[in-house]
Amino acid sequence: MSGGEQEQRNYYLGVDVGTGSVRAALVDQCGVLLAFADQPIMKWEPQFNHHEQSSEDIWAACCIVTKKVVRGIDLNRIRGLGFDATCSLVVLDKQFRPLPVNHEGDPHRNIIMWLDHRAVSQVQRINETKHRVLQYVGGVMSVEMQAPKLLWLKENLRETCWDKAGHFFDLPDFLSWKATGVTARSLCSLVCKWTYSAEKGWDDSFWKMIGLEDFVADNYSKIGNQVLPPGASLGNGLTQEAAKDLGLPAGIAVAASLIDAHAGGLGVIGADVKGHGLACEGQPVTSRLAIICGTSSCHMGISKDPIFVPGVWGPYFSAMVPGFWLNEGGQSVTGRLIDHMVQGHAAFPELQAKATASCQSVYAYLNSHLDLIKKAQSVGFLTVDLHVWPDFHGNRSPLADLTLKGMVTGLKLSQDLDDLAILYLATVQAIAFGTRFIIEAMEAAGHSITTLFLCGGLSKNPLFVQMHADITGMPVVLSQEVESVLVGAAILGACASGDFTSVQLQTFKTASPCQDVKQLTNGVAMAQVLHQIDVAWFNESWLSRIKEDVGDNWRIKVCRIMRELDPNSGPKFSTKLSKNLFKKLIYRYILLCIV
Ligand SMILES: Nc1ncnc2c1ncn2[C@@H]1O[C@H](COP(=O)(O)OP(=O)(O)O)[C@@H](O)[C@H]1O
Ligand SMILES: O=C(CO)[C@H](O)[C@H](O)COP(=O)(O)O
Repeated sequence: MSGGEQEQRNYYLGVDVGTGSVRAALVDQCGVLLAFADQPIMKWEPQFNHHEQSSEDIWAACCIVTKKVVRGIDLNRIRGLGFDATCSLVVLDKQFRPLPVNHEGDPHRNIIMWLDHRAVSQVQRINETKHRVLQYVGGVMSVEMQAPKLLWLKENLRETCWDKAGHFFDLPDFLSWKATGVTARSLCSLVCKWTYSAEKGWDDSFWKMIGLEDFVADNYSKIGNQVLPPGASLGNGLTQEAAKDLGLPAGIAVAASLIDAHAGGLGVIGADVKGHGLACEGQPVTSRLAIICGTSSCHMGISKDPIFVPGVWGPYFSAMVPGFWLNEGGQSVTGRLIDHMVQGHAAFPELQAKATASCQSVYAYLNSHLDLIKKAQSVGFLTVDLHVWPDFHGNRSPLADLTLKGMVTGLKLSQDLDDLAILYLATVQAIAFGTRFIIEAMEAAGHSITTLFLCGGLSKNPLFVQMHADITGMPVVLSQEVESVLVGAAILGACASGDFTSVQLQTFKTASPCQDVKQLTNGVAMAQVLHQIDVAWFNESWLSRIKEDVGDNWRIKVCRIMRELDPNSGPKFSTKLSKNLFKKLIYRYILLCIV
């Protein structure tokens, strides 16, 4: 493109605050990403299940990446700025200064992160109320939402934090306030994490019932009494002070923000799939499921009418795509779990050395190592004797049980690189089975999903993507623009600028052409078998179906599984867990028998 043509371009900025880093992108009016930068952010884990961050550190990182992506361009052509972030809780005092959320009194650490599980007793009491707002979070409130964390602060840090607090923000709202000085909250954050209803507003009786009547008394001024749809323009745009911090001209339009998963959903769910022969091409957008997979995975499905899915968050009205209800399934640790399993293995130093020597990431190295050891087999079958249950940080969906833990069965004494590679594969498969489990719950409640759209850091891992296609039996679409979460954030800025009338899917007409579709490989056989077993399971005649499918050996195989799960000879499992692990193990053994 010539310099002259470039002058005509309008630019939009997207800033995405993930769990581990802040990213920024400069995007043009066609949704093409022109520049990208990222910057790690600090995290503290002062005790088990307490996870904290610093809003000042995060803002500083936002400034670094924004300055980088606008380097060398005509700043006057930047029309709008949008933020998305994790749904962490930011606490500020009445003068907007950071307040400590920890016993140490360190005010620098003023964010309780989304994955923090300190408020277990508080969330149990909230769930015991069976208040009507709980219907809109899948029937059970998650410890990762804001109400239990607020109650924890009141009960544990009354003098040092609660009494001094002037403002509690969801992180995406903190960022838009920091940029504009406007304390209005995004409908997305309040509906999804704070029990606000798009139709009815706050429910006073809920806050009174859980012991946080303070918010009602001051008309919700500390948690938000002005609510705007994502993409709405805030105040007079970027303030002088924020403009100086970010290296931008003052007055640029700034949008009401989105939670990161929702920005990713907006970035991919409308992808143009023409020419790939996908069923969803001729189907409504409600047949698509966006999965945003980074530290965690979030499964975003939309519908015209509200659908209540037990254990799956929502239904939330207009929280992602205006006019549609959203259900959000999730797995609290996915990327983090894979990193944990790989980095904690005895062969990790060897892996690192070999990956470095071959100029590859550890994951690229592991993927090619699996290709080597699988020989003529399909890679999926390397794990017939090794199984991972992935709920190392509880189960977000669809069991909605924070007490669940992870486990591995089938370990041997050897700990070489092959073992590490197979453990890594079993972990990826376990996560994909978790996705399948969530899709089953959504479909049982009324969703009709045919195609998956993946984005986030894990979507850059071909094995992760392929296992999702194989295990769910659905094609997986990857957008041409891999940084789809940032495209979603930039869509917000484009909407706030007034250049586009809404954040509806057509905002950037060419924003997300489909780049690649992972169809099933040998997983066709696998998926079909799994489907049969599933049908059998839900018909409660699973044993006879297994017998039919597997033939004479079925009793030996099933007995082997039963022995593994015998509560007298192994660890004790909760009923739910053993049922699901059992089902999963049966899948694997049946596969072994049939193939
Ligand atoms: N190219 C890649 N191959 C495999 N895994 C990747 C790749 N890039 C990122 N990841 C994984 O994705 C996760 C981080 O995803 P990201 O979207 O950056 O997370 P977050 O938004 O939570 O900060 C990490 O677990 C990381 O190991
Ligand atoms: O709860 C969520 C969205 O509703 C996300 O899991 C949370 O915000 C963390 O996201 P990420 O894994 O991308 O860092």
